[in-house]
Amino acid sequence: MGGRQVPVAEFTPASPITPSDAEEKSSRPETSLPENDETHAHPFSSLTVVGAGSWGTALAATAARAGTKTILWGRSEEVVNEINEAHTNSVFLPDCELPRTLKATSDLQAALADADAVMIVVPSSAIRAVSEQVAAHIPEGVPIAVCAKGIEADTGLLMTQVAESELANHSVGVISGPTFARETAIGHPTAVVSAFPFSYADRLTPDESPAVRFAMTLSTEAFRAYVSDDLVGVEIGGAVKNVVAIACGMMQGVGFAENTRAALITRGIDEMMVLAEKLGGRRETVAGLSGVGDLTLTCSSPTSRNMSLGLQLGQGIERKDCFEGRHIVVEGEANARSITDLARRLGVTMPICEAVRRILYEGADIEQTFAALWSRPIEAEPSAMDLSYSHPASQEAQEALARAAEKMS
Ligand SMILES: NC(=O)c1ccc[n+]([C@@H]2O[C@H](COP(=O)([O-])OP(=O)(O)OC[C@H]3O[C@@H](n4cnc5c(N)ncnc54)[C@H](O)[C@@H]3O)[C@@H](O)[C@H]2O)c1
Ligand SMILES: O=P(O)(O)OC[C@H](O)CO
Repeated sequence: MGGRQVPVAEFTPASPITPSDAEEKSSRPETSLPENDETHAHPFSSLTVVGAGSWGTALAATAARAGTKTILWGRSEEVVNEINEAHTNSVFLPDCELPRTLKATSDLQAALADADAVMIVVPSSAIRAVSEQVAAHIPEGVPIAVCAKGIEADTGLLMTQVAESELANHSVGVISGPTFARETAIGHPTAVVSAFPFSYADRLTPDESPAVRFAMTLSTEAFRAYVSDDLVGVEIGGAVKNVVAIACGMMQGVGFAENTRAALITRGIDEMMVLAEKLGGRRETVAGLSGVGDLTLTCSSPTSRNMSLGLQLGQGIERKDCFEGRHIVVEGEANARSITDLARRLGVTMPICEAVRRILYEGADIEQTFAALWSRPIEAEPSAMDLSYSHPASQEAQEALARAAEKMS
């Protein structure tokens, strides 16, 4: 995989693995650098993952496998005991064996006491409340990676902005990408992007950059993190892809297939790019793992809870009966509203997200809504382009008209 080069993989673990950890020994890539070389970045020596659901557990397992001392905090005593005693989390990650070095606790204060870095991995609707709880116990200056995908209802804030507002004086970033928790937990090769506010100019001395240090902390032969400073681009991709995945599921549910999905994915990318750019993010970030990558994953498989919800609704299953009545986190559901609220406020047009919102919240018919989506006025692609002056044919026509007008005068 290509891209900007920062010395992420050029690393030898700073803290040696103890003999008792031998079975869990680090699978981080080998390096040619000497140990503890002060001129190069180091992974965090201890990591606390807040949230023992499917993604929090998968990330904690990854860090533990990478040789990082990792503590997983969960609010359920039952889940915590099972992780410590049976090394499984059957509620959120059935049939996955977790590293024996991974320790769990339901005591947030104890979990955070020695944290060198923290990852918050709860649903987007809980990020503010959980950040507030973390703020009461976290040691000063410890960097925080938020791993939820969404936009806050009412405020329209990104998840890192929500966390930052509760956790002043901490560097807050995001880790996101195309990552089904189960595949990550069982060690399928997976790639993400770790974004914190830093300049690429720092890449020669990245010791200070949490983006690089988190990437190192999680790095194994099966888990690779790229780094970025574009939090907006990364977060908008992660939030919007869930809504587009619901749309893809709905269309498949009512009986359409691959053409329709490809069109929704591609136009979904356009919606992400326009919104990200409006908020100061970069289009090329959206073209990366957290945007196009995650959108492709989520829209292609019923493993996705978002796609699966759309699929069931498209098949005519009542919302209350989807997932056999179980409560499953489907981020795109609440976010269809928060994203379109934000887009409307910013004057950004997001037709697919608007269509999903109408179906979910206004009782609109799926087939009629998508037929209306397809019948919208002709537009340029990409949508940021203004047909009237940038289309070469219309430009030629305008020039010819101008010449004719000149001759007549
Ligand atoms: N599961 C995945 O494959 C995956 C992958 C990447 C990103 N994510 C993102 O990670 C975030 C979390 O999703 P998940 O899949 O882990 O969900 P999940 O339902 O599997 O787990 C959610 C966890 O958060 C806890 N939680 C919920 N509300 C809480 C609160 N108020 N206080 C404390 N704990 C609370 C739950 O107890 C549970 O442990 C979402 O934003 C999701 O989009 C998920
Ligand atoms: O199951 P979903 O739809 O919440 O998707 C999980 C992850 O976000 C995929 O990257």
